[in-house]
Parts: sequence; C-alpha cells; structure tokens
Amino acid sequence: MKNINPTQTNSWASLSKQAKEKSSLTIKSLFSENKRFEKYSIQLEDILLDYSKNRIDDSIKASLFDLVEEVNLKSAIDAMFSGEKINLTENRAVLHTALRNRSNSPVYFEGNDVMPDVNSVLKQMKSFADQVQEGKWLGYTGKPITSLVNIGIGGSDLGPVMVTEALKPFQNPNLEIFFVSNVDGTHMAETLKKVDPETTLFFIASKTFTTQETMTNAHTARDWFLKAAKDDSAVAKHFVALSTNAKSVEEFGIDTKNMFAFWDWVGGRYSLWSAIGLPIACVIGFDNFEKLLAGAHSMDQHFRNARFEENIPVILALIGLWNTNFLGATSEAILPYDQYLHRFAAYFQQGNMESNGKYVSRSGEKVDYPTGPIIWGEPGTNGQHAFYQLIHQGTHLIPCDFIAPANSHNPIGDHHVKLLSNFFAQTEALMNGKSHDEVIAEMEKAGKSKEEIEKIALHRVFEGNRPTNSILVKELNPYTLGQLVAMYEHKIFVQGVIWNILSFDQWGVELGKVLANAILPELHGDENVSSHDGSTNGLINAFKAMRK
Ligand SMILES: O=P(O)(O)OC[C@H]1O[C@H](O)[C@H](O)[C@@H](O)[C@@H]1O
Repeated sequence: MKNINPTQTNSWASLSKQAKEKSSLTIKSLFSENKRFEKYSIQLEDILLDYSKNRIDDSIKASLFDLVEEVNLKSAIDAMFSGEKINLTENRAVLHTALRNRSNSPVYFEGNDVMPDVNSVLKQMKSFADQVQEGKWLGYTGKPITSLVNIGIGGSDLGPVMVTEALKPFQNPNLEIFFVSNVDGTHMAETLKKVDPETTLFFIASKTFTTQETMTNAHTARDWFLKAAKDDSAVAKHFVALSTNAKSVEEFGIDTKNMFAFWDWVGGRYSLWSAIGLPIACVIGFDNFEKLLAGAHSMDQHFRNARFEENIPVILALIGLWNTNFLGATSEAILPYDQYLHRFAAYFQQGNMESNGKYVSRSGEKVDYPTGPIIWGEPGTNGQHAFYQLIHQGTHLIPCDFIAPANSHNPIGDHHVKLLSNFFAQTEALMNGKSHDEVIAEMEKAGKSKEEIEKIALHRVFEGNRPTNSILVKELNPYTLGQLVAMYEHKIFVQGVIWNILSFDQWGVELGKVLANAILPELHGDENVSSHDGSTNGLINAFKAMRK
C-alpha cells in the first residue's frame, strides 16, 4: 500500500475547488435531471442503495472516483484480501474476509493457506452449536442448556449482541442469550439473577484473554457457578472459550477442547465471523450462521470485483468523505427503521471510530484534514421524537444513512407501512425542507393572523439540502445482515485508505487502561493519594472519603 497524502492529489484539488464553486448547490435542483434516481442508485441482490439525495453532481462524482484511482485503492484492496500485513503497527494481516470465504479458494498468510484452519474451527462450531440447538449439550446435572451468557467486551461483545438482536426472529425459542461486558458488577449481578447454574453456558470471549473487564467477569461467573456445582470438573460443561490465546485459556481452567480458536489476523471489531460468533451460531443455528457468512462473502465479492462506479462500499465511502472533508460534517448518523437493528449504530460506532479515529498518517505525520466522523444513531421512529430536530434545523450538518426492510417479520396491522412512510418522508423532508414562502402560505391557509405568522414563520422554516442515503432491504435475514455488515466494514476500509491512516490498530484505547492499572492499587487503603495532578488526586481522595 502506498503512502499518499490525499490532499496532494489532483482530484482532491478539484474537489476543493468544486466544493467552493458549488457551495450553493441544492440536492433538490439536481433532480431536474429526471434520471438521477436511476443514475445514483444501485441494487445488489436484495439490497438497494439510493444515494441520489446527496450534494453530489456528475462532475463531483467523477472527481471522487478519480481520487480512489489516485490513492491506488485497487492495490490496497488486493493487499488486504491477499494477506499482506497492512496493519503496520501491529505487524498483522487483516483477513476477516477469509473467515467468510465460502468459495474456499485458498487464502495465503505467510505462505500458508488459512482455509483449512478456518474450516476446521467452523466444523467444531457446527458440532457444538448443533448440540446446544438440539438440547443435547447437557449441564452438570444432566439438564439441557437453556441460557447462554457471553462474557466479552468491545469486539468480543458488540458483534454478537448486534447480530443476535437483529436476528431474533431466527432464534431458537428454547434458548435465551445474555451479554455481560461492563466490569461494573451490576451487569454481572443482574444477569446472574436471571439464570440457573444447572442450565447456563458461559462463553468467555476474548481475543487476547487478558482484557481486565472480561477476565474479572469470567472469574466472578466461575465462582458463582462453582458455588452451586461444588465440583471443578463441572466447569467443562458450562464454560467455553473463544480466543486466540490457548495458554491463558488453559490457565483459566477451561479445557482446550472447549476452546474455539481464531487468529491474530482477525481484528477484534471484525471478529463476529470467527469463533467469536459461536454464541450467534448457537442461538440462530449453524445453518443461519453460514447464511450470515454467505451474505458477507457476497459483499466481499462485490467489493473486490465490481467497478468502483458500481461498487456499494466504495460509493458509500466516497459520499462520506465528501461530506466530511468538503462539506464539513463531523458526524454521521445510522438510522435503522427496524427495531431488530437497535444495536446496529452502536456496533458501527466501534467499527468506524476505533478504525478511523486517528490523527496520525501511515507515514507517522499528523494529518491536516479531518478523518473518521463521530458515528451515532438510534432506530427510527424513536430518533424522530428525540434528536431529529437537530438534524432538520440544527447548525450541524449531519449526513444520515436510513436503513429499512421492505418486509417486516411482524406484519401486525398497518405498523410496517406507517414505519416506512416515515422512512420515506424523512429523507424527502431533509432534502426539500420548507421555504419561508411555503410556511407563510400554509399558515395563511390555516387562517393564522398576520402577527402570528410574523412571530412564528421563521421557526417553521426548514433549510433542507441535508444529505442522506437510503438503504432498502427486501427482508432482514442472516444473509442480508451479513451483506450490510460487510458493506460498512469495507466502507471503513476505503475511507482509511484514502485518509492514509492505519485502520486496523487501536492504540488510542491503551493509555486509559495503563493509567487505570496504576490507579487501582491506590484505591485500596485510607492514605491520601498525591502522585497525580490536583484534580485526579482530589477526586481519588474524595472517593476514599466517601467510602469511609
Ligand atoms: O477480545 P479482547 O482481546 O478481550 O478485546 C476486547 C476489546 O478490547 C480492546 O480494548 C480493543 O479496543 C477492542 O478492539 C477489543 O475488541
């Protein structure tokens, strides 16, 4: 992968120029071209992306595609898929695509095909998941497992949470799943109240098997379990490990035959396709887990092979880049019109922000352009009654991705058409807005007095011209969810390549961890602490005083 400062490219210069010249360009006006929807939308199997409601015309679009040529995106994609160590600071390859490589064609890492290992863990996962699904995996008193508790954090939590929530309609009704991530004892305590040691299976999910939160929770769960089981040998029936670190798994007391392995070329936030996905496979069944992988694989193929002009992740990346670097947006909202996707934005908060929240370039210099935006969002229509006010009339430009399924798993009465009418209306409103004249005409028609119109009219004006993407999916199922997740993963990758940053490390999470480890012993005992700055000392000492 080349080291190219994007701002030094010709296309960047052209985009900057166009951003200035076309600062008054309105999305609405772009629809004077009546084929805009056809030209600015793209369908891949059951997913339709409409990106026509963006402040992008043909020449901006052309310059954006020039930019990916200038930064050599094609070779970067090849480097990732072919196992090059593109995670330079950790000297690691980035091969989560191999985990869902349903074609089984060889994928080489350091000269060896990784597919036999990938397939062998998938086989082990299938055998285990089948037993849990069929009620054949029995606890220490001979009862089938009914409760699954995943103990993990970050990438070892968010993916399985998001997917199991999204695919609830596919869940085995005999199984219930819980997630404990926070080191706050409350998370564990409240979960343990709901489960029975005889019928509970714990998944200790940690790539490193050293993460403080996860290890603390795992020990607490084991103590709780042994208090009931009173027999160390029962642990084997109730604890499995999902990790790359066999040594620490063994030290914890989990038999390595109950360990499901993955490899350091799988990044934590890209790991739901690996053994980290075992709890997913257990609750929705292995067949459905394979469909999730197949969906992601189909998006991988599309990303790798489609021309950039027809490439969904590339297009999404370029639109995001335009909004961030040329229109000044600092955040992006992900707004699923599907209650099952209620953790989708949270999942991609880690995906995006841990990947592209970086100010140092690949060459070790401080970048002088914005990189990854803040990602946030909640399901519609709840968001509409909470924060859409700011999206419509606030001072920040917030590009939004609206996502909706055409068919609901719960077709009750007219709920779904009501939901979808909002999905369509919001992007229309964000684009068109409502002019002062329209407001006045509307108020006059409603018989409002001149004084009232004068007093209120301006507050009822919507500037509009706020960019959105709409992603319509025939149905939310394992396959389409796999596609959607891989789509955003690759969007993040493309943006990282253009911004010339390293998307697959996460040094920014380290400092806080180290300082917390230094502070931890200081929290014991009564003596005053004076080793920090005034504020930190003051807070620690106040905490100690409150504890007395
Ligand atoms: O899976 P683990 O090794 O326990 O790591 C869990 C998480 O912790 C770290 O702080 C990283 O920032 C995350 O990327 C990772 O997913």
